[in-house]
Amino acid sequence: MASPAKLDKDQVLVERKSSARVLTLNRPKQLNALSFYMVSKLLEIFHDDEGNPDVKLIVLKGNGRAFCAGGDVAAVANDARGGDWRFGAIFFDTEYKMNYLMATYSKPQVSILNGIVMGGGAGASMHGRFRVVTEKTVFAMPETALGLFPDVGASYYLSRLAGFFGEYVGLTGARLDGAEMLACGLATHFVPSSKLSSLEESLCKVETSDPAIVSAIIDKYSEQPSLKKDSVYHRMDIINKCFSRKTVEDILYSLETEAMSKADSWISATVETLKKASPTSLKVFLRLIREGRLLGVGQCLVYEYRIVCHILQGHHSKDFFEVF
Ligand SMILES: CC(C)(COP(=O)(O)OP(=O)(O)OC[C@H]1O[C@@H](n2cnc3c(N)ncnc32)[C@H](O)[C@@H]1OP(=O)(O)O)[C@@H](O)C(=O)NCCC(=O)NCCSC(=O)/C=C/c1ccc(O)cc1
Repeated sequence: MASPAKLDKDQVLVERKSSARVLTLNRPKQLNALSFYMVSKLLEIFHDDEGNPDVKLIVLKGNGRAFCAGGDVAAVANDARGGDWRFGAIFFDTEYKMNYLMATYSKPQVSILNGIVMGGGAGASMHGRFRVVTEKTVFAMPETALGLFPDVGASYYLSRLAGFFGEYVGLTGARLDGAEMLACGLATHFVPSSKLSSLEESLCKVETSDPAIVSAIIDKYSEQPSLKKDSVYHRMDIINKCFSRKTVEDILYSLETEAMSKADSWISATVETLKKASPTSLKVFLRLIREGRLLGVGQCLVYEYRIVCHILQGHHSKDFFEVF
């Protein structure tokens, strides 16, 4: 039988293919949910490869039907029930450092998002230079339903989306597909999943860190997907109208006013989702994304870290402890 250390080691598969570092998140049964070992290992590898002139780019992907379904919520439940809040704080400290390193990295990171990308999985990919989606990609930041808030730098990268789409995505936890991610800028390329192995082969032949050259390679496999007829992207006017309001109460009031003037199941479902979420989480994230617009990624992560430590200690709300 494999020793526990060996099992941990297998959670991130590390390969060198010519000048490319290829990293595979490898907990497929848990949808590659991030353990403390995984965030520590990713931080260590990214750190080491930054100074390694033989590594020109990093490819990050997931084994199985997910890229990554977020932080390991099973482990969180153990910590939350009677554990020491500092274990959670150490997890987030390491994870946010990894997010920061990815956001400021000197070499291109190509994330292959061929499946579920949620919470911490978004943090491990959105800060990198290239985010490749497919027809199988499902993206969401589901934290407001869990008594947390969209973190891992979401107050930075969601606040950079056009209009108030970031507010919509972060507050409601709405799921986006690959075409929607490309349309709003969360993804840089759409590549059909059938072409991913050829794409990876080409990326592994790259001898440079020049993003223009890497981009041109991915372009060769890319397609322009069509948005579905019922895509939320066609609702940008109402999203901007309602989610630009100053407070969570105003956003809800504005959606409810819209619902009164037209029968639209999307509006009522959105209202219901917001009402089921943690009110504290909604307010925290709205404030964060509004302030995040004017901050750098490092400052956003520092704010998020301070807030998550309060949540772990149950200072302002116990919603997180009710869910886990
Ligand atoms: C919509 C999903 C992604 C897929 O649904 P599905 O296709 O019906 O698949 P399953 O739900 O059956 O999931 C397959 C298996 O993967 C497991 N899994 C699926 N996500 C996970 C997962 N994040 N973790 C740990 N097992 C999982 C899930 O429990 C299940 O295990 P098992 O019942 O043993 O087969 C669904 O799994 C889902 O909602 N997952 C949770 C997504 C989520 O909330 N992510 C966490 C965001 S919050 C966050 O990152 C914070 C972390 C945190 C960290 C440290 C702290 O101290 C405090 C907080």
